[in-house]
Amino acid sequence: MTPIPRQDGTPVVALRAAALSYGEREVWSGLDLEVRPGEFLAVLGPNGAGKTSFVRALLGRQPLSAGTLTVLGGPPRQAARHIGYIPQQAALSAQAMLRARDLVQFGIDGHRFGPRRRTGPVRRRVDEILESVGASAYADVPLGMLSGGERQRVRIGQALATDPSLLLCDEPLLSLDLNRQRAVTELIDARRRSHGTAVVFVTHEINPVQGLADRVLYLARGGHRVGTPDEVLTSESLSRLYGTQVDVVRVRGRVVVAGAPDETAVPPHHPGLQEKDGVRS
Ligand SMILES: Nc1ncnc2c1ncn2[C@@H]1O[C@H](COP(=O)(O)OP(=O)(O)OP(=O)(O)O)[C@@H](O)[C@H]1O
Repeated sequence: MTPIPRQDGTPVVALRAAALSYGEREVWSGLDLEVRPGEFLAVLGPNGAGKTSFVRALLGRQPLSAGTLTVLGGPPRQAARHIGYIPQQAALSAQAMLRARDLVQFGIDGHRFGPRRRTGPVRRRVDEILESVGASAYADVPLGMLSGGERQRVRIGQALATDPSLLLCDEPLLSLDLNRQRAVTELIDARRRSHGTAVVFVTHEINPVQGLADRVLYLARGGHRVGTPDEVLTSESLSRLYGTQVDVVRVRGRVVVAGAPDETAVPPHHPGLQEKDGVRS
C-alpha cells in the first residue's frame, strides 16, 4: 500500500471552540479539531445532527456562531480552490444532458472566469482524471444515462480535478450497493494515500469506511465525540453522548449501534416535545 505523504506544519483544517447555530438553534458547539494532510476523518451522527452543516462551514458557506475555523491556515473561502467537494445529492436535472467529461472539465476550470479552455492539455487532463476514477468507458455519455455508481465516480473525478488538499464528501455512498460503495471508498482512500489529500467523509454508517477512517467525529444532540473509531464507537462513549443507554456491538467485523435515539425525534428548537422510550409525547 502506498504510504501517506506526511507534511509537518499547518493542519488542513483547524477548529477551535467552534459552534454553529441557525438563529436560536445551536447545532453543535465547543468543537476543537485538527485534520492533518492524508488523514481520513469520518463524520457520523443521526439525521439533523449537523454533519452537512459541518461541511458547509468548511466550505465557507456557513459562518460559525463562535470560535475559529481555518482551512489550510486561512479563512475557508480563501481555500476554496484547494477543496474538492462531493455534495450529498447533486440534483441531476440540470446536469442530465452533460457528459461525464463536461463535468470533470467544470472541475478543472470552474474556478476561473472567462471562456472555458478547450486546449489539448485540458483535454488530456480530463482524460487522465476519468481514467483514474475508472470512468473512461462512459466519458461521452450524458450523466442522465449513467447508473448511480457510475455518476458517483464522475463526481469524484470532478472533485479531484483541481488536485485538492481537502476532499469533502457528504454521504457519497447513499443508494449505492455494497460493491459500488467499496469501489468509491477505495478510490477516495487511494487518493489520500497517493497525494496526502485530507478526507472529511460524512456518512450515516461507519461500516463502509471502518478500516479507512483514522478518526471519527460523532455529532449528536448538540454534543460530539472525537477520537479513533475504537475510542468513539463504544457503548460507554455513545451512551454518554446521547445521555441514554446505547449499545455498540461488533458482529462479524461490523459495528452495530443499538438504542441510539433518532436525532430528529426531539428537535432542540421544540423543547415542548418530550421523547420517552423512543416515542414522542
Ligand atoms: N439553512 C438552515 N437554516 C435553518 N436550519 C437549518 C439550515 N440547515 C440545516 N438546518 C437545521 O440544522 C440541523 C442540522 O442540519 P444538517 O443538515 O447539518 O444535519 P445532518 O446531520 O447533515 O442531517 P442529515 O443526516 O439528515 O443529512 C437540522 O435540524 C436542520 O433542520
